Amino acid sequence: MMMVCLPQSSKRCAVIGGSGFLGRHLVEKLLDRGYSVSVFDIRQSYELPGVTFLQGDLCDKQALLSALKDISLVFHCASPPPASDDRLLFERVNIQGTQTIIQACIDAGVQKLVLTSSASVVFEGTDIKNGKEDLPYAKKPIDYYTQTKIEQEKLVLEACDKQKGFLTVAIRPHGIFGPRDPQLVPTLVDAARQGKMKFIIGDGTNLVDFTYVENVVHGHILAAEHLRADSPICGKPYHITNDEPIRFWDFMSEILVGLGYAAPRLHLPYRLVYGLALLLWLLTCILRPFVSFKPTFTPMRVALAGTYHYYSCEGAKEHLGYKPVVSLKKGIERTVESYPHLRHGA
Ligand SMILES: NC(=O)c1ccc[n+]([C@@H]2O[C@H](COP(=O)([O-])OP(=O)(O)OC[C@H]3O[C@@H](n4cnc5c(N)ncnc54)[C@H](O)[C@@H]3O)[C@@H](O)[C@H]2O)c1
Ligand SMILES: CC(C)=CCC[C@@H](C)[C@H]1CC[C@H]2C3=C(CC[C@]12C)[C@@]1(C)CC[C@H](O)[C@@H](C(=O)O)[C@@H]1CC3
Repeated sequence: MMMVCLPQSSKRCAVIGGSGFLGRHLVEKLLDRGYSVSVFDIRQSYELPGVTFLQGDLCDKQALLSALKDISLVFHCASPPPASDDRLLFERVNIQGTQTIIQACIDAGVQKLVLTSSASVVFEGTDIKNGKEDLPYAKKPIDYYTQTKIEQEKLVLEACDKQKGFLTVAIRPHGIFGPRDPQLVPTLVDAARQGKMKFIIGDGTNLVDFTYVENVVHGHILAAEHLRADSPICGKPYHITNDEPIRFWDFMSEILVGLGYAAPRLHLPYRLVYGLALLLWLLTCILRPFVSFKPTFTPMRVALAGTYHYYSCEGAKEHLGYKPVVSLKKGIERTVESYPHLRHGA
């Protein structure tokens, strides 16, 4: 894989959200590539030689300032989980927290900030085929998570200032999967165990992107290493995908069958399921003060399961020299092998 060589001083970096799924894979690869890494996260989920952990809330500027001392490069991949559906939490962490990170980076003399955004910032629940980065932000974002990811990306890209020597770029991954993912495979298996994965929503031909975590990490590191004042990537977003769109339901079936569960077979009309999911979501909002109930089929999940949403990564190929390093087939194999505890009957 082609990477740019950097002087040792620029190899000190911080990963905000480094205890999470993507963050930890990023930390491991950065160590392999000779970076010295500090993790700033609200929790510490592992220990690794060569990594300094600082536990704190990214909304706390003083805590951030201590973590960013002598750091030239920051990766920001922290977010509350999309399933939390908590508007105030998303606003506090993704919007106000990101403003705090930008300010702390500038005050601490950080030179580069790489944000993990999401391709969903342009998704409104209708088909996107080979979407490029020039698609407009969703006018009606499908949930609070997406709404705040849009604001977060705008803040980071607008903060790019070549004169001040503070450079920013955003990576927009889509459907990250791989070992230790707490979201996609566990939710899928949970639904299968409850007998909820018998149905295909829609006709099942919709193509989508699922991106193996190591490819997402590769895109982040390339972005960091190409981020210079004379580079066209300053202040820009880039899609990072596996470049192999797959039918949503084929991907789900491969994971399910790989783990010993039956693949979904029966078809349900998309509009019917979306309407039911919307109704259920409204009900949970109304009943929230009395009962806490988390439906498996949220409007966002149903929209993702029943529409096309795949993106072009030509921009990343041209400006970052990006090319996926792990194929979809290999990524699925590695993912299935990594979840022995979620196998049918385990
Ligand atoms: N998983 C996906 O499919 C996917 C796709 C596109 C974009 N993303 C983005 O990638 C990033 C990483 O996602 P992930 O799947 O690794 O999630 P994750 O939940 O595994 O990791 C997020 C990390 O952020 C930390 N965090 C949350 N609130 C914090 C706070 N207030 N202060 C400090 N740390 C805090 C969490 O403790 C966690 O370790 C997120 O920005 C997410 O929006 C994820
Ligand atoms: C239909 C159903 C309940 C399937 C189970 C799997 C889903 C839990 C899973 C399928 C697509 C996933 C996905 C995300 C979360 C988990 C899924 C809905 C994201 C919404 C997570 C946040 C990211 O920013 C989104 C992105 O743009 O990449 C993800 C899109 C895919």
